[in-house]
Amino acid sequence: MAKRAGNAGPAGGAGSGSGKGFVSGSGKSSGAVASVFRQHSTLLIAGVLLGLLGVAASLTQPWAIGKLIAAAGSGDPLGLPVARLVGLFCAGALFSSLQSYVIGRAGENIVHSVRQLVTERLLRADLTAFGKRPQGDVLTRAVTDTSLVKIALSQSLAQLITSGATVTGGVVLMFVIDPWLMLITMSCLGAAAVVSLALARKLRKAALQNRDDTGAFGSDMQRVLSALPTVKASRAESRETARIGGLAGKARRSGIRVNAYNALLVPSMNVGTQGALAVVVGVGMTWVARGEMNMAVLTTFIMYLFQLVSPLVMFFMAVGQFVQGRAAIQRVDELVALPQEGAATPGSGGTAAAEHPVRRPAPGAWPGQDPPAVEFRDVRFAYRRGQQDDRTQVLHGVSFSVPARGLTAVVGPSGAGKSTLFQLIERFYATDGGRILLGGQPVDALPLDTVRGLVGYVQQDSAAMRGTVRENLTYANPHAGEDDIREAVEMAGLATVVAGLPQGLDTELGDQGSGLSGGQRQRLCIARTLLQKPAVMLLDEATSHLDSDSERDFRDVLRRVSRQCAVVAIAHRISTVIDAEQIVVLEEGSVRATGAHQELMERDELYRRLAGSQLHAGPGLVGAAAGPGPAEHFMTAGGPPANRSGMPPAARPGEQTMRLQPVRSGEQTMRLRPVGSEEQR
Ligand SMILES: Nc1ncnc2c1ncn2[C@@H]1O[C@H](COP(=O)(O)OP(=O)(O)OP(=O)(O)O)[C@@H](O)[C@H]1O
Repeated sequence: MAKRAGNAGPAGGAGSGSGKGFVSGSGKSSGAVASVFRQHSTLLIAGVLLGLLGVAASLTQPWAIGKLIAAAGSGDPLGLPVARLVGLFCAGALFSSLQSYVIGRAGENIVHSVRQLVTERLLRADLTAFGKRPQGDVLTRAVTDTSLVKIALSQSLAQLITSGATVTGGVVLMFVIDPWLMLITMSCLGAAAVVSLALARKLRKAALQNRDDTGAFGSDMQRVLSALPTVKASRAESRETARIGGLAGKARRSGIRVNAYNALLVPSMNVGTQGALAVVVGVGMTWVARGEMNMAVLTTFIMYLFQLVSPLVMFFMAVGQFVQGRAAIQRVDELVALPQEGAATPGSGGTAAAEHPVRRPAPGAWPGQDPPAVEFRDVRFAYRRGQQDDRTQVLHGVSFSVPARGLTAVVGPSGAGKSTLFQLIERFYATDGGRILLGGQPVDALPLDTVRGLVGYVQQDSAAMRGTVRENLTYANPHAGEDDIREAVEMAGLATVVAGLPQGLDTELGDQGSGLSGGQRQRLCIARTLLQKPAVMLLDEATSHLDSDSERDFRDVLRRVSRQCAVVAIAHRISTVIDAEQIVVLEEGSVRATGAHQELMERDELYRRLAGSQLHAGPGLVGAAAGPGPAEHFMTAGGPPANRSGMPPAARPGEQTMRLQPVRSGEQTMRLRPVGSEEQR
């Protein structure tokens, strides 16, 4: 069931993990759209009032025509009746066009506010809850449904009021003219109205279903388009076309149902009015023939009935549009009701804070006496999956600390929970137990903007965006100056890449930064984070796309950056972090060892295995070993530790010692050869 949202945001902080606030179809309304509607009610009321003036002008027209007929019949001068009638026509036209402009404007204001609200709520949504929503459906709600909300809350609503007023005014006047004739008219119209209202109810259900079906189609389309190369490489085009075609077919069927009810709605009312007209003409003419009714009175009555036809039809069309719009309002309300992150934390979010990025504190500026930059104390965490919030326990009491300066590496097998540590520092999710301290303060007690200003995060899948290289670089620090940009670009080893781009920093990149290679995108993201000048820099596999030379350069960057702030790097390539001050070895969500490379090689079996396996895997360590530096070393495969002096340790009997060396001079890829193999040949 959807939670009530309102602008203040529903309960549930970051990673509250409830994730139940977003339901499809029959969810409760958050009332957010209604409150936006109230904000714009003044302009809407003005539009409706103008419409009512137009209604008054048009309701007076049959009376003025009656007067004109009467004047013509009695031979009176026709100037005044004609002028009065023309005046009423002009006034009707003027008020109606003014109404249409004002209502249209109010509608645009409403959709603008709704979209702003939706954007803000989506961007501040709790990741657990957001992750459960198909992105295509979210997009359909944010784009298409908000347009329907506009139509429902402006045009349809205004039409309902003005047509309703015209019908009511007409009915009252017709009662005054001849109550009996009006009763006959009402009986025909009443029967048609009952049928139309029943159809409107069915239309609403069908419209809701159609919105959901269209959302499902959009979701699947988005899924395949975002992975188009994979679809092609897997030769899945036909399968996907059939699958998405099935969803399009479902949307078509519910769309046809909507159309059918819509198609019945207006004619059912038309039949009612036409039937009423036939009966009125028959009965009225009989009364006129018997001398029981004046011809001018009958003409006026029939004029009103004619005038009623169009507003009645418009009224029921507006009912149709409005009920479809209500389905969209419900879907937008559900989107707005998404649980928000950090709702419980003071100062979380807020555009003002985003405008003024938090800067890295000067050395010693942390509150307290040089506390660790980050500290995990017995942290436990489980991801929630699916609508049932099934838990996947990932961290089981993790404790370690990261000094305020220097490089800390996190290594461990795939799935050990390394990236999860970073997501928790960033407060993308809340812990289930234990504490994370940032600069000595519990991370969940700090405003979210402060946390994310102090922590720079280079994600595993480098997140470049459509836009210029410069826009990508300054994304986390829009006020960065040219000198800072140049320095960050150089530090991240991107200077030659930028120099080679057609428009340098102003070169446009495509979606997800296409136009740059994977490694270049990764360096772009590193430069972006450097520009943020964080107090803690988190690098999740930041070197996975870098070639060996770039990786070696990057190690120098790491060294330089880690003199200024704490750097925590997740690395599968041991060579990247071999000279880290501290290496944390994570296994199945628990810290199994902490220490420097040498120490861990001596005492931790898993670390030794990870480091050893890289000798076989090659490129990272091999490349690193090609140049001078701490990674230039020898290592026994899966055996005793390497030393950092470059001297091979003594091999135990039966153990094969490996040395890193190029196979042929000038060959790009370097391979491993057992020590002495060439000599033996
Ligand atoms: N959003 C998520 N929802 C549910 N489970 C998740 C989510 N993200 C990760 N997991 C699970 O949590 C565990 C740890 O994932 P994590 O990404 O932290 O591992 P990792 O050590 O960084 O792995 P790798 O080295 O392969 O990147 C994995 O079992 C993964 O399946």
